[in-house]
Amino acid sequence: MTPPIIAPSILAADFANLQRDVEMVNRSEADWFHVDVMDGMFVPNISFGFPVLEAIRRHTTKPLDVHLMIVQPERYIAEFAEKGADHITVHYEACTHLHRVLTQIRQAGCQAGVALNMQTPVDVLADIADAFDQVLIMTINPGFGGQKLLPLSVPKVRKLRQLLQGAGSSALIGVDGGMDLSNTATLLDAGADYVVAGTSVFGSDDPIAAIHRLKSSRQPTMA
Ligand SMILES: O=C(CO)[C@@H](O)[C@H](O)COP(=O)(O)O
Ligand SMILES: [Fe+2]
Repeated sequence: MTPPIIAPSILAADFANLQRDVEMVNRSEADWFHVDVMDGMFVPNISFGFPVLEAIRRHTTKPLDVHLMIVQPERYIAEFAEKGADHITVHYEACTHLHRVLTQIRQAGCQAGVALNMQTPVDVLADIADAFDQVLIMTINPGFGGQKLLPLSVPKVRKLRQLLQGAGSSALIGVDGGMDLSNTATLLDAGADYVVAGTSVFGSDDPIAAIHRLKSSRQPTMA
């Protein structure tokens, strides 16, 4: 049974103690570091940009999984790659020419990811299934941490898994928003490969143990 990929989201960290929190993630079983960039246009919130990304890069030993919640992300792909992103995920809803943007991400030397908001059907990816390395299913409406997972996400992940299998794609499926121990096994069972978790990790009294529990949460399948 392959354990899931766990990507703690820095959005829920204590920014006054960023180095401490980054080093905690380094010591944990987390696989990636999820970095949410918000522009106040695509989503109704502003988070942070290049200086914070560079600061995390200086201290982390984990790949940086950058989630761009910004309009026209093609303007900034090269710079995010240069500043240390390993994976760059853009929103389907923010890209007029999604295929071109995904190609741009790969050409910049990064894994190319596409995120889908709740209302966007997975079928929009069917014709370009060889153009991305990961798909991020938003399990909340993006813009803020600390929200509750929307249950519609479960059949959506299942449908995406079928679509990718049918297309012969080995792209990873991620889930982002409201992920905690109460729902992770269900989403993994539906077909998710990676789990982004902010509040349930950084809001815990023992974040390293919380990451361990998420990492161990795949339910054994009954024989
Ligand atoms: O992209 C986003 C929010 O838009 C996420 O990555 C959040 O940072 C997840 O936080 P929690 O829901 O786990 O608190
Ligand atoms: Fe995110």
